[in-house]
Amino acid sequence: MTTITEQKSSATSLLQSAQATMKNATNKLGYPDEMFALLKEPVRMMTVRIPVRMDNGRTQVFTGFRAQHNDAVGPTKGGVRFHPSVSEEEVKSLSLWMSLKCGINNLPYGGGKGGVICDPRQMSFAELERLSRGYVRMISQIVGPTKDIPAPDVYTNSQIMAWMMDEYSRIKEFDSPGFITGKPVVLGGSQGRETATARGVLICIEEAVNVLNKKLEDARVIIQGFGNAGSFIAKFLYDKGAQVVGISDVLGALYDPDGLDISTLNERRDSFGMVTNQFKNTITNEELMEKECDILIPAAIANQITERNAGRIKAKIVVEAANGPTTSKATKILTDNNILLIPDLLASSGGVIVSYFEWVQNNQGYYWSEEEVDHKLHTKMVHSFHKVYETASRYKSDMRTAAYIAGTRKMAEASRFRGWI
Ligand SMILES: NC(=O)C1=CN([C@@H]2O[C@H](COP(=O)(O)OP(=O)(O)OC[C@H]3O[C@@H](n4cnc5c(N)ncnc54)[C@H](O)[C@@H]3O)[C@@H](O)[C@H]2O)C=CC1
Ligand SMILES: O=C(O)CCC(=O)C(=O)O
Repeated sequence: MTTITEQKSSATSLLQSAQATMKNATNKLGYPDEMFALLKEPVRMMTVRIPVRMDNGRTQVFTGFRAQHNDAVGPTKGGVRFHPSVSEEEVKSLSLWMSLKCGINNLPYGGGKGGVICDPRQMSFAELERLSRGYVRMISQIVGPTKDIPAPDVYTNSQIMAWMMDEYSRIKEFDSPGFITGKPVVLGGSQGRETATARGVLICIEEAVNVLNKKLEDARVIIQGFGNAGSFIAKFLYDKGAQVVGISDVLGALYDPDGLDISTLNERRDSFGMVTNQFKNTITNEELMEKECDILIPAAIANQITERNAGRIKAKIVVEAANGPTTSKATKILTDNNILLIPDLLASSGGVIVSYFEWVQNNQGYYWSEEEVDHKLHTKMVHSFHKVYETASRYKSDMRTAAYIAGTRKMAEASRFRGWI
């Protein structure tokens, strides 16, 4: 169990290492120091205090954040996280990464991100609804369909998006489906958004396996995290014939070198991505990361591959479905060990791509089939994979720096044309 001080210092180091990589990218692109000064922090950061009437009649005051990293390209976009370890520094880093994800995928957005310090697993449905609505009331001045568009992230889901959309629509007194994405389909959500992050990860894996001349059907895979991202990644890989030998959640991990039965695990997981509590023969998350496999997919939280365990990772490909799971020192160790690292900015961008499609459909009031959405996602992700892969070879950099280079260019140019730099 990590302490609050440890969580704060790891969030600070997350931001510092994001800034160091951003500095490297702006230098390689030949931008002046002023560009880095603009891009190293969000242009806007709001901290809110949210009073929530709890079921016992008492009021609990929660702290939340919304960061808007850069709005030169267009409105900002990014998820809202409900988690005990949320911090201002973490939200700042996540918003910077959202700008880069939007840049890599050529979406007409800058990056935003939000979070509330809370533990939704300890809250009732009614308390969660009041917290979701309270958060929207507090940030309503700075968000909106043409300003900043939230979406789901860790421990938030389509029901929470529905409450948030309803609250925003009541405040503004008009129906505003384009205020938020990741909504239920009946409220203007997009077909394919629920599975989009996992589909994006799958597409990256298929491209990576191709460039390495390997076969997906022969691959043994370990996935850390069994929530929205992890559970669908497991399903898609299992359906493609890969052997999923390990999965985990916050409490522990399951490992079987002969392969796990993913359909059964998916039937038994709860809405918080918890399943290992139903088994006796569990191992720890730390042990799981070092087990034999070909592809390792961190799909939970940040700072899971560090200088402490990177040298013992057995996988040949590491695919970051989570945001920030690998530290900079660990990135260097993996790259030096000839492990292909597909960075979060690329691998986890399927979610925001389909969120963009959802917003487009809301704006035009005309909705696409799941096949159309998946096809459009596939086209974009394949293009982005090769963009980052080729940038790495052109700049002789690791894949993470390449993703920063590919993601920075559009917002830097937009900031320049606006006369900010
Ligand atoms: N949902 C989405 O559309 C997107 C999610 N992501 C990233 O993917 C990651 C997972 O997100 P979701 O699947 O949406 O979240 P989720 O809330 O659906 O699932 C989270 C999973 O991580 C596990 N977990 C939580 N704390 C953990 C810890 N300390 N150690 C190990 N496991 C832990 C939970 O038990 C659960 O299985 C996050 O880093 C998120 O930012 C990135 C892009 C889009
Ligand atoms: O779907 C979105 O708009 C944002 C998803 C997100 O928060 C992320 O990619 O980290």
